[in-house]
Amino acid sequence: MEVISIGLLGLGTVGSGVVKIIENHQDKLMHQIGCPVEVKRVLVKDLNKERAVDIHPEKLTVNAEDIINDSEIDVIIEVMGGVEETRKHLLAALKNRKHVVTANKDLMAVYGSELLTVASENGCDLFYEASVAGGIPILRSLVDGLASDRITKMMGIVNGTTNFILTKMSKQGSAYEEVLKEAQELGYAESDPTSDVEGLDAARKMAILSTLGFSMKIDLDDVKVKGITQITEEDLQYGKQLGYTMKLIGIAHREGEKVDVSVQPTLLADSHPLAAVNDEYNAVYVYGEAVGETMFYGPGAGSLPTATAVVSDLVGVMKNMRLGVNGKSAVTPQYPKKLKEPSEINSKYFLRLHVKDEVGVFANITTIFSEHGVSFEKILQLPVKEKGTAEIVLVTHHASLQDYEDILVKLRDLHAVKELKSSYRVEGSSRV
Ligand SMILES: NC(=O)C1=CN([C@@H]2O[C@H](COP(=O)(O)OP(=O)(O)OC[C@H]3O[C@@H](n4cnc5c(N)ncnc54)[C@H](OP(=O)(O)O)[C@@H]3O)[C@@H](O)[C@H]2O)C=CC1
Ligand SMILES: N[C@@H](CC=O)C(=O)O
Ligand code: NA
Repeated sequence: MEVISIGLLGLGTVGSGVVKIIENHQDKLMHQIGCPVEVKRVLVKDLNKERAVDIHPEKLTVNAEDIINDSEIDVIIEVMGGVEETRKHLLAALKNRKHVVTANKDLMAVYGSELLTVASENGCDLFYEASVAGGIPILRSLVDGLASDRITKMMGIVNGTTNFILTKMSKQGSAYEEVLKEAQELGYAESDPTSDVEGLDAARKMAILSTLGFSMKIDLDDVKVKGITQITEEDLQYGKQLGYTMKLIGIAHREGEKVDVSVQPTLLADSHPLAAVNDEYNAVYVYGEAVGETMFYGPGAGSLPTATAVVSDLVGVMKNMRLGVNGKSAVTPQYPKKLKEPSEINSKYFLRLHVKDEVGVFANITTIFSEHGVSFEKILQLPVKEKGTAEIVLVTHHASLQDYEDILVKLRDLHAVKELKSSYRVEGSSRV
C-alpha cells in the first residue's frame, strides 16, 4: 500500500488531536505501519468555523457520503459524537468495507454489538479504545493483557469532567457551576454536559467495560446510575471529617454467575488508591482471580490523550491489514446475562438526616437498623441552626441494598425524622 487514507468524521476537540498526532508522529507511524498515513477528507458541520489545526479547506465536507463512498479511503475515524445518524454512517462505511475507529461511547454502549457483528461480517476492524477512560489503554488490557484470567471486579473513575469538578469543589472549595464551565472550556465535557454530571457517560463506559471484562452483554439499562448534581458542600465536609473522599465511581462486580453494575457518588476511604485520582484523570481497578489486583491510571479526557488512543487503534488496524487478519479480533460474549437482585448487592452506606431534637429519637432510628441486622461503623449527632432540629450522620457496616432501601422507607415514615438529606455508598474503612 502506498499511502493509508483516512476519512475523519469530526474535527472538534478529539478530531483536531488526531490530525496533530498523525502529522507530528508521521515518522513513528511510518515505521510501524510501513507507509505514510494521510487524512484525506474531513466531515464537519460548519465549513466556516475556525479550526485548531491547519487543514486544507478542500478536504472539508458537510456531506458524509463524500467520505463513506470514497473508494480510496481505507479507514474511517469517527469523532463526531451522536448516536442514530452516526450509527447509519458507520454501518454504511463497514458495508463499504472500511475499517472503523471510534471514540463514541454513546454509540458503542447501545449499538456496539450490532456494529461489531457487521464489522466482522464484512472483514473489517472496529476499534473503540478511546470510548472508555480516554488515553488509558484499558479495553486492550482487558481483551489482550488479561485474556487468560477471570475478572470478578472492576471499579473506576471513568468520567474526567465529574472528577475534575469534585476535585476542585473538595480541594479548593470552588462552586459547581464555575468548575463545570472550566471543564467545558478545557474540552473534557460532552457537548451536552448533562450526560457527564448525571452519570450517564460513566454508565455507558461501565456497560462497555463490563461487557468486555465479564464476557456478558451488559446493556445500558442494566447499569444503575446516580450523578453528582445533588452533592452538597456539607456532604463533602462531613466526608472529609470522617476520612473519606467523594468520587463518582463505577462498580461492576461478579459473584458466581451473577453481576451488578452501577455508577454513583461514593465516599472512598482516604487510603483507597482511587481517592488519590484527581482532576480529569481516570483510573480503573481490575481484579482478576489469578492476577489479583491491577490498576490502570491516566488522563480520561482531553484532546491529545484521547487522540492517542484513537491513533493507536488506527495502528492496530494497519498491523492487521499487513497480516491480513482484519475483522477477526472481536469475540462475542461467552455467558448469558444474569443480574444480581438487590438482596445480593452489599455495601456500606453514609446517611445524613435531620431529626426532631427530642428524647428517644436516636433510639428509634437505631432500632430500625437493628431490625434489619445492620450495625454502624460511625455515628454522630450534631445540633444544626434550625431550632428543635438535630443532624445525624452515620456510616453503616455492610448491608444488602434491599435492607438499606427498606430502612430508608421506614425512616421516611418515622414521625421524628424531618428529612433524609443525603445518602452515599461507602468503600473502604477510614482511619478516623
Ligand atoms: N472530548 C473528550 O475528551 C473525549 C471525547 N470523546 C468522544 O469523542 C467524540 C467527539 O468528542 P469531541 O471532539 O469532544 O466533540 P466536539 O464537539 O469538540 O467535536 C465534534 C465534531 O464533530 C462535528 N460534527 C458533530 N456533529 C456533526 C454532524 N451531524 N455532521 C457533521 N459533523 C458533525 C463537529 O463539527 P463542527 O466543528 O463544524 O461543529 C465537530 O468538528 C464524542 O463521541 C465524545 O464522546 C471520547 C473521549 C474523550
Ligand atoms: N466527557 C468525557 C470525555 C471522555 O470520555 C469525560 O469527561 O470523561
Ligand atoms: Na481508553
